[in-house]
Amino acid sequence: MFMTVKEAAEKWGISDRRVRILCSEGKIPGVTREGRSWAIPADAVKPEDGRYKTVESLLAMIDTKKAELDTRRPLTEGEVERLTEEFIVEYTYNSNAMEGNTLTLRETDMVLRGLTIDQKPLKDHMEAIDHKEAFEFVQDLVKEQVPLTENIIKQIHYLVLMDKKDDRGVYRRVPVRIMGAKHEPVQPYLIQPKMEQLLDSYRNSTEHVIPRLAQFHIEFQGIHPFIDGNGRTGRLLINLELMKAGYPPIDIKFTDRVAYYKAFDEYYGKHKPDAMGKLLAGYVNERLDSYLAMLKE
Ligand SMILES: Nc1ncnc2c1ncn2[C@@H]1O[C@H](COP(=O)(O)OP(=O)(O)OP(=O)(O)O)[C@@H](O)[C@H]1O
Repeated sequence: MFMTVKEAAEKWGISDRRVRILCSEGKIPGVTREGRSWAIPADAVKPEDGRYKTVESLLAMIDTKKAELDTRRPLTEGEVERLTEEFIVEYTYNSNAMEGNTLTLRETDMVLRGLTIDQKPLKDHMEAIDHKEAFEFVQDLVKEQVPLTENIIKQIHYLVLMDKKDDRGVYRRVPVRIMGAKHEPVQPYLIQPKMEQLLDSYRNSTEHVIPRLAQFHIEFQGIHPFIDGNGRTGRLLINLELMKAGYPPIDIKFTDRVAYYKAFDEYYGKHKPDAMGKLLAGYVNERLDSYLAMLKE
């Protein structure tokens, strides 16, 4: 007898996300992966607390899994296409939902197939289509191993905000605030120098790409270079760099948004950079697990 992630979460009084992490970190004996979900033995005991991994040990685990995956048979073109299509739908749904888009996962799928949802705003349709196109552009950049520059960031932003003619691909000229955040983005005249500085330190860092990206993402959002679309663009940049380094792209879930926002506050409020690194590493770890499960010898 098995229970689902949702059932285990209810039984143990923890979040679905926490259960998924415990599964993927091998903390629940007897757990097996079934397609996209986990089958947890019905009699499994809630793992002890205090087992939060350090970023370093998570990264070591990720790199072992990545190396293992590299030895498995490559996916066929058709398989890659199918998985990518599924990923784009979920990723577009989650990243846009986080910014107030009202399309559901199913509606996002329909819109990306060219259908119109009667009761939903045109803007929400456009945002879904724009996001898909921006991700496809990112995939092309990965193939060419294009280095991350201000110009590339602006090109990605241009596609994200395709339907907002005047604001796409240009830095903002007015101050902005991030709703609910303590941190105030930099003044417009500082955007350019801060972006240059950020890209320089990102390029010159010798740290593992995941914590390096966590730092980049936090600082990019802190600069908030665009009038709109910073969140979506920033999350596309994470995927550009992850894929260029040979990792699967990640999909920060709408349901995990509280943990995601908290990671910014941990950094800006308490100067703790680890939360975002752990969050990103957790997602990469999960994605590697699902690939490994798919490609069982
Ligand atoms: N406390 C915080 N400090 C810094 N950045 C944050 C904080 N909380 C959230 N963010 C980032 O800011 C983004 C939201 O910013 P904002 O509401 O200005 O959206 P936006 O610029 O319109 O872009 P998009 O619509 O794609 O997010 C979040 O997606 C997140 O990446």
